Amino acid sequence: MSKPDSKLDKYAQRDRLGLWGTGDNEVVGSLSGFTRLLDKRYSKGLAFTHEERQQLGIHGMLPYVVREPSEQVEHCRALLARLDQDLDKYMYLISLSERNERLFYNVLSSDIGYMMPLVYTPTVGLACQRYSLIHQNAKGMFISIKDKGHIYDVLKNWPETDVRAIVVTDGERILGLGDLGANGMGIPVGKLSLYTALAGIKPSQCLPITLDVGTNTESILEDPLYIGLRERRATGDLYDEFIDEFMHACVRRFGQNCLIQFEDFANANAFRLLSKYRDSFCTFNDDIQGTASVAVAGLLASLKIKKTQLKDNTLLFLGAGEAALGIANLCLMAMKVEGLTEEEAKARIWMVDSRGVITRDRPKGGLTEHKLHFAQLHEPIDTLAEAVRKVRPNVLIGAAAQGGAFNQEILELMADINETPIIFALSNPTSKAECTAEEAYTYTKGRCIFASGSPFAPVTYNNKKFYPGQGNNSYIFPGVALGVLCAGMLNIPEQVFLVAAERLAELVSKDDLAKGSLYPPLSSIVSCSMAIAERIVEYAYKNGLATVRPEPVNKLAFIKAQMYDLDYPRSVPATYKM
Ligand SMILES: O=C([O-])CC(=O)C(=O)O
Ligand SMILES: [Mg+2]
Repeated sequence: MSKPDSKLDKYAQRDRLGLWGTGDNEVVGSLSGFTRLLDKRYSKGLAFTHEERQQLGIHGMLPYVVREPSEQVEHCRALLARLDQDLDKYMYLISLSERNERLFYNVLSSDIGYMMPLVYTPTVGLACQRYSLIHQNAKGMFISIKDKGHIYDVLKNWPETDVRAIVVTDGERILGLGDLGANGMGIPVGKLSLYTALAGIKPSQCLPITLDVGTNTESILEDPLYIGLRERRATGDLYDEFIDEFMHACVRRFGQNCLIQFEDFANANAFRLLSKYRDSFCTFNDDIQGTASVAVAGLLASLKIKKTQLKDNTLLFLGAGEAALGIANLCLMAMKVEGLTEEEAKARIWMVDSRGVITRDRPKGGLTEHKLHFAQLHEPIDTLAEAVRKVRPNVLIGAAAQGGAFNQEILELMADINETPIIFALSNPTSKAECTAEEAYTYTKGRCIFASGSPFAPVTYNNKKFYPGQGNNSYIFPGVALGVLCAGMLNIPEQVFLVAAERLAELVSKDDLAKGSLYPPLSSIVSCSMAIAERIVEYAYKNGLATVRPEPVNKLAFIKAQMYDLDYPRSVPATYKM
């Protein structure tokens, strides 16, 4: 192991990763004042002081007033409050991010609980459904199947050279909304805005990418406004070669340590590509692994209430796609750590897909390799209600994008079987949630522990107020990304997601649990990301996965030193001050 760097001061540490450097808190002298006024990265809007306006030659381009950054935030919030529709608020915030990036992130961090649903789930789902209508600016790259053979050249067109994190989608399974083709771009943009807002990863180092391989959704193909390639999806070897070229082009352009997060790919591709690339690229699939991690964190936190271990639970999943199988696999791993054998752990994990419970010799078939892994030796069970009656689970997890599937009958059954049933309705956006928070508390007579992928407002039942937690991978992926980047990891073992889950569960307080929440409040999500990143950096150094040398002594301080500064840069060197 290399020698720790106790003597390096924090500025030296910053330079080492280049996560700070030019273009963040320093301003390159050769840029004209006018460019700085108009460039989202340098603009301060009305916060440019009179001295700065003089020095930069932009005096007169702004009204007289000079605003404090906090006043600018208030002004933006007042403007937002005038808008009735969430989609309009989304559009306003996106246009703000195009004008003045720091102000955008200051507005987000001024009230993350209010702002997150506007730039992320659920509004981002609506934005994707209307993306062709609202698209205004190149917030990321569209690489189409027509670019096959030239992807590296296309990537070279991106103006930033130091990209450290890519979120990529092919638009085939956007949230629970299905194949939205190139309209899925809202997702990588939204995810990466959380990289910065929740984990301080610099915006200039984030690149949202949509791989446009066509779409099979008729209404989109017929939409005269559609911004994407008006063709059916490329599949088979053509698709695989395209993805392969993309992966190698990213490494050639941005380096082996550029993180590539897969987002909202359809099931089969998601699993296949993850196993193909996970050992040789710095990559993970958020829908499989990020969602698994946040769900396991919630389960681990719930055990604090029930004073049991994970292995004492029986889990029933509705859905056997990316999220469900991802969670099942991570639970399996966690139960084995608690001492169960693989077979014993599998006996506690049951899954229902569109053809009923996944059993080994199911007459209705439909068993993929991944599903077979969790197939039970049992007579066929056709419906979810029958499965709940026969399996008698104490944890019910919805990840099938079937809005309302946890109906009154199912929820009442769970409450009959269990004193404190655990109900997770993880599908997104809100319309796809398996039940609402209100339904969960009402039909279990206020006895359940509930979490959902999309946010729900607090619910009062029988004079008690419940604050349901948001079991969304946004508690995980920003912190994981920050840890991976700070340690310079070149690939991401599955264990990382268990480490992240355990760390997140540790952060859930007695107070949170008493309020009915299995997650820390959204207002503390940035410190959750940092704590997760710290644990991952420790894990990386312990297991020989870190490439950043020398090893930082104080890892949290090191991580903090890499993070995006929400304060405006000084536009005029102090010596120029008049
Ligand atoms: O985006 C979200 O809110 C969570 C997620 O990854 C999904 O539902 O696909
Ligand atoms: Mg997703």
